[in-house]
Amino acid sequence: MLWLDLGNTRLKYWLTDDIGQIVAHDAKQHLQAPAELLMGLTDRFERYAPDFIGISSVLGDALNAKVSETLSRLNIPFEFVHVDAAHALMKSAYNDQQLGCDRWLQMLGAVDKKKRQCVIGCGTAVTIDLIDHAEHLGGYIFPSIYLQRESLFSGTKQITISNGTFDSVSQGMTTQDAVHRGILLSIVGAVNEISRRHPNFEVIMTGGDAATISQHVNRPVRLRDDLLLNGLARYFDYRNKP
Ligand SMILES: Nc1ncnc2c1ncn2[C@@H]1O[C@H](COP(=O)(O)OP(=O)(O)OP(=O)(O)O)[C@@H](O)[C@H]1O
Ligand SMILES: CC(C)(CO)[C@@H](O)C(=O)NCCC(=O)O
Ligand SMILES: [K+]
Repeated sequence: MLWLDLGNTRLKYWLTDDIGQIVAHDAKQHLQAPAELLMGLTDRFERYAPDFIGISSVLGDALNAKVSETLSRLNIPFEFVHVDAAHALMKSAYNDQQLGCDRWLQMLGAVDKKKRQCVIGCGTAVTIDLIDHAEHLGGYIFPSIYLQRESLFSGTKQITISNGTFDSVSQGMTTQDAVHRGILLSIVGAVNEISRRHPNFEVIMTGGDAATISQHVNRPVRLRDDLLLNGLARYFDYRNKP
């Protein structure tokens, strides 16, 4: 199988064998040209001869159409995931016309009907979702630490910070520190507040910035990098059952 995750920043793929083991995977910045990037990967994909392609995309209809066009040339059946708020594995109270496919799949990949869970995706946006015994209660969307920094950079005259590390949530004494620490605190503070309101929810984090953020959270955090892939596998596994 070939699994694709078309996010706002990166395209990720995983090739798996018949027992679900990953035989190849990668993540690449697509710079809003995912179809062109895929074109360059087709040789690689053909070598593994997957029998099916399952796709998560948050890129919208126009880019998805271009991706479809590129994938059609491979002569391998492919299918985009559609969010289903009434899925057998997890019910959702969220507007399913709007809920991002990556968010939903991350939850589907984590959901456990015996648990209360808080699933946090740390990618281009940070998403925080609450699930109570396989019922999605809703959530929150924040700009990532990098998007927040870009918005300060572009919206102010005196803040010219465009690089530096996010490594502390103590007060800063320079613009550089105040910006990085303020931004990190905005996410960490929100996570701590949500976990304070929901003390018996297991906190699970995934995505590129999960390690940076989790370090400052005052509760044990389970880091998982396989949630979206696991969600894709669960989704198509259910789809293929009568
Ligand atoms: N200016 C930057 N400098 C360094 N890293 C950055 C910068 N902007 C973004 N990033 C990294 O890019 C990541 C966003 O994509 P990533 O693939 O890690 O997460 P994701 O959940 O897959 O995101 P998406 O699916 O939205 O592409 C951020 O988590 C961050 O680590
Ligand atoms: C929130 C992001 C950007 C996270 O990748 C994505 O899931 C998305 O575009 N969602 C649509 C908005 C929503 O989930 O309500
Ligand atoms: K947008």
